[in-house]
Amino acid sequence: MTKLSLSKDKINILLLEGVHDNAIDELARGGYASVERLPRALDEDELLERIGSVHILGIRSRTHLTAKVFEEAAKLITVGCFCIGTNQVDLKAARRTGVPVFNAPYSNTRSVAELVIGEIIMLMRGIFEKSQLVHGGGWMKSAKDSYEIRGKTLGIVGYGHIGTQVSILAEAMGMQVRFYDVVRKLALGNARACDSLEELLSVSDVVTLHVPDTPQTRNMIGERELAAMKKGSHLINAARGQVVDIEALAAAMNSGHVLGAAIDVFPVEPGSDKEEFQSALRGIKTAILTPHIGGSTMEAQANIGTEVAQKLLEYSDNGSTVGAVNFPQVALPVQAGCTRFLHVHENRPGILRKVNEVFSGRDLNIAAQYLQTDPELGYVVVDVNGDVEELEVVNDLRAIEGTLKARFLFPAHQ
Ligand SMILES: NC(=O)C1=CN([C@@H]2O[C@H](COP(=O)(O)OP(=O)(O)OC[C@H]3O[C@@H](n4cnc5c(N)ncnc54)[C@H](O)[C@@H]3O)[C@@H](O)[C@H]2O)C=CC1
Ligand SMILES: O=C(O)C(=O)COP(=O)(O)O
Repeated sequence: MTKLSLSKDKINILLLEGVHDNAIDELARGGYASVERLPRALDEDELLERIGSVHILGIRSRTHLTAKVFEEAAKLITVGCFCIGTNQVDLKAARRTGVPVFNAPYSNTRSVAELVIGEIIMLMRGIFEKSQLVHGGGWMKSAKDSYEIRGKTLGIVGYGHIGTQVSILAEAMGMQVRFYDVVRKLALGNARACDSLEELLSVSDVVTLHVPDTPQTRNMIGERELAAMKKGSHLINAARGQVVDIEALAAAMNSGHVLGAAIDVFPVEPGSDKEEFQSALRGIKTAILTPHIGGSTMEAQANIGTEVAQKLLEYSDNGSTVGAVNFPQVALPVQAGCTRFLHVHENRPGILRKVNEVFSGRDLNIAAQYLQTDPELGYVVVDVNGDVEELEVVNDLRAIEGTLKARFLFPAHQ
């Protein structure tokens, strides 16, 4: 079995936000038993208190990992986001401290797409308002503002994994699909690209957002864009809360220009189920508000638990960074019979030479070497045959200026 430079029972794993049982099972299968799981997110102060002793951290969308947290994370090897989005992590700070971050880029795609399809129908029939009324003993048997979705136009902003799934499902139900993306994308089915966001907004009966949270998408839908939407149309946001200016949306709904909205993500979301949710959209009858559950299905959470745990194991046991969102990608074979040294460094001239000198100076036979760099970061993996003073070598590697992280793995079979 692969041994780490640290025995596996000393590797402390902290999983937050109710990560699925599958993750625990997968980690246990990999020999990792020191796993603590909490049902909620931790705030920065709580993280700062705990992070110093954590080797592997698992989070979902609610835990914010700031530069300050990474600075205090002396033992942190890797982070797993058990979700798609990684905007809650300061990825640059993670790189600076030599920490690769993994996520699950597809496991909840279908869950979000299905929710959006359901919401399109609910919005176009005004179901939410009618249902609330009936719950209160009322009755509103009316066809006013109720439409079939067949033949209507769906505008998809962000034609990525989720946007394209929504596109296919919507077309299967007879909708016309238009999409807008900053990257040129292959149109699926009969979907057609729009040249601008404005064009998409002006032709759509329902607009659905599937972009990531980036500086360019912050408040991408504000007063001007809402005014550019067709009167009586609907907006769906199951992407990220910062993409929509909520105050502007509330105003556009109160004026009747935007008839309905289904919003799953908010600029400020409660840190736990016990905190009160505050929003200008509360009380607007045609707004379907959900607590960031687009990806919260049993299937998605189970798949994510397995997928991300496997990526964390691959990195911890083997050094493989395939799938990391902030790191050079290195796919590694099992290091049969060799001691493996892993060295993350700033990408500047001379470092590789110094790394090699650590080995050549000791007459060690290098069995294999893997290197991948990007403009700022280098990741080199060195497999060494024979007897090695691992601690001495790794200390020498750590002493090289520009080193961000160095560790070693004992031979896989000894
Ligand atoms: N509500 C929930 O529970 C969930 C929310 N999400 C969120 O959904 C979003 C989309 O996820 P995926 O489809 O997997 O991502 P993706 O990366 O596959 O697709 C995003 C698309 O947006 C495009 N894009 C980026 N910036 C843009 C801009 N300024 N204007 C137009 N298009 C732009 C990209 O080119 C890409 O095609 C992410 O923010 C993710 O965090 C994902 C899963 C669950
Ligand atoms: O996958 C994502 O990006 C999501 O937004 C889902 O986040 P969650 O795991 O439900 O906190």
